[in-house]
Amino acid sequence: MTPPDSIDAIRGLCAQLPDPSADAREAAASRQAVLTKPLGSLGRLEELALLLASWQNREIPTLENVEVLIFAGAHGITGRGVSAFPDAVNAQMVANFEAGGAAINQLSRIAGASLKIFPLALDTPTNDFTQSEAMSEEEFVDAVASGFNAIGTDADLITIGEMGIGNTTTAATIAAALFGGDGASWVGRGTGVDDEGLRRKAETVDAALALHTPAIIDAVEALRRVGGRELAGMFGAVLAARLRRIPVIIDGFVATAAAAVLARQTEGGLRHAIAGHVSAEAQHQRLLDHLGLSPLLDMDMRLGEGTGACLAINILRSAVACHSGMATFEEAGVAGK
Ligand SMILES: Cc1cc2ncn([C@H]3O[C@H](COP(=O)(O)O)[C@@H](O)[C@H]3O)c2cc1C
Ligand SMILES: O=C(O)c1cccnc1
Repeated sequence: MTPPDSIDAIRGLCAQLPDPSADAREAAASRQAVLTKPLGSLGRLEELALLLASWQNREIPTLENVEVLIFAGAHGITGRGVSAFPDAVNAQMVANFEAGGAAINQLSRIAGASLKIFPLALDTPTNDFTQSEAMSEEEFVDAVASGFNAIGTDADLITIGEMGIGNTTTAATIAAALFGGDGASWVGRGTGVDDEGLRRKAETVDAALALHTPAIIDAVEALRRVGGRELAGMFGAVLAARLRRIPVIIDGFVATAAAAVLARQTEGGLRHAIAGHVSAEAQHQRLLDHLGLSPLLDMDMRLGEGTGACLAINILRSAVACHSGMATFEEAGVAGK
């Protein structure tokens, strides 16, 4: 799919999102109704099977090409003391992903998914968005395009995740811009800042809102002004997936803030998305509540990298295994109601 080449092209794509297949959903629901279990007894596994079927447009969905996408970016706001770790960790962790040593390497292998890493201009941090726009239009469009280019031709499910020191502050700023509330109400401890660090995070969010709010004409503009490249990349992937009717699993606070842009830009924009988990990052549950998303897992994880989303792939595989592998009452000779 050709990536958008301007911010208005991005807006145009957001305005023409396809719907899932009602016929495929219906066929999958009919199948669920005759499998050897009381209807509804597999709870959310049944709903997940229907969601995958409706987006993949087939009665029996497949998970043969699951892609775990990680976008990495560097943030100008780190100069304000908002993270417990230095910027150098970004490139070091990208090297670690490539060497197979990170948490996401282990989890994606167990989930039977292919891991793809997209470092986005790690040597050129975005501008400090308390002083100016985080990204020029060109930089922003490039980052969104990286999300379009990230998804392989055969992908049947993707997960989104990120690496970017300072990005829990960026995510809190986007959340405040999209849903209201001040900095203190949205920030959390991220990699583990102390009380002083938490105050600096809240001040950073508030300074950004004071500077940009009048010019934030829509959610896409919020992402350009107070976002970061890896968030724009995740947003691009979520948008491209929707346009191609590929379901998406969202990760933690940072990934959810990026995905939220599509929901705020276009009503129903995240109908193809599943919240993989609720992160221990302070305001993630609140963000999910705003989006009407109910997380599959609550494992007290707060890493990012797509780890919570990746763990949830195993649940989707379980949903598909039951949906495709179970016998019907007739096939098994089991008496019905
Ligand atoms: C070694 C290491 C690995 C990580 N993997 C993900 N993150 C996570 O922590 C960062 C956000 O937290 P903050 O806003 O406090 O900087 C992001 O890079 C995120 O992906 C990591 C952080 C560290 C230090
Ligand atoms: O929930 C997240 O996305 C998160 C939490 C802490 C650090 N990095 C990411």
